[in-house]
Amino acid sequence: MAHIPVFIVMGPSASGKTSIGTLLAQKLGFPFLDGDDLQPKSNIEKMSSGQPLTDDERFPWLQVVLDTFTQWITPNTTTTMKINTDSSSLASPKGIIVACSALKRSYRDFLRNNVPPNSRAQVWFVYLKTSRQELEKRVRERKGHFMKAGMLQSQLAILEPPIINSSSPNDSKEELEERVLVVEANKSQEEVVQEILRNIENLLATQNLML
Ligand SMILES: Nc1ncnc2c1ncn2[C@@H]1O[C@H](COP(=O)(O)OP(=O)(O)O)[C@@H](O)[C@H]1O
Ligand SMILES: O=C(O)[C@H](O)[C@@H](O)[C@H](O)[C@H](O)COP(=O)(O)O
Repeated sequence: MAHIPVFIVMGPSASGKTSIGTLLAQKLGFPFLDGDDLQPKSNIEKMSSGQPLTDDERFPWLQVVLDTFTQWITPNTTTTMKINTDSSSLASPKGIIVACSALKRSYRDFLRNNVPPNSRAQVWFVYLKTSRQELEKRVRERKGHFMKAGMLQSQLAILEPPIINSSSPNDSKEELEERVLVVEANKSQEEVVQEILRNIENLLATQNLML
């Protein structure tokens, strides 16, 4: 049976997860789930006060993100979560776009490896590779967001960029991550989206995905 792709657009604060994820969802006609909309109030308050979250605060949130996109795909289940998406686009989606920072490998493994066996969802990550200088510029210019510029430092400190190619013969194979697209994101939003769409077309040629 063909898989239904869940493309998780990932990266640190201001890498463009929400903007690029929204555009990508529009182009593909997929529903869009913004992970930040599922953060508990306590997490938002903590980040708003300038403190990074701990793993203990992130994993329950990641579980809710996972449960939500799984419910969107698995027939005969309904989500009770209030999500800012057009409910009509949730009828038998051919794919889902999710925005979720997924900064550490362990967070990505959690999302990748805990999809229930009866679900057709197949998780892919789209890493928005953005320079520190560009991220700093964007957070400085972004107004009215709970995530203030000072939080970027902590996000970059814990970021474990996905490794998809072995650059040294000593790299252990276990370190390589499956199902990751890496996109240079220091470009205009339209260029970034076009690059992702080209990558997805290439995937279709090689993977058993239903689009
Ligand atoms: N490719 C881009 N080029 C320039 N500005 C961008 C780009 N992508 C996003 N932005 C801007 O950067 C800011 C952060 O984008 P956002 O989508 O909110 O990122 P994230 O969801 O990762 O925090 C926003 O003001 C957005 O308009
Ligand atoms: O794991 C985390 O620390 C959070 O997910 C964190 O990444 C946050 O939710 C967003 O980064 C803030 O919002 P933006 O990504 O939209 O800046």
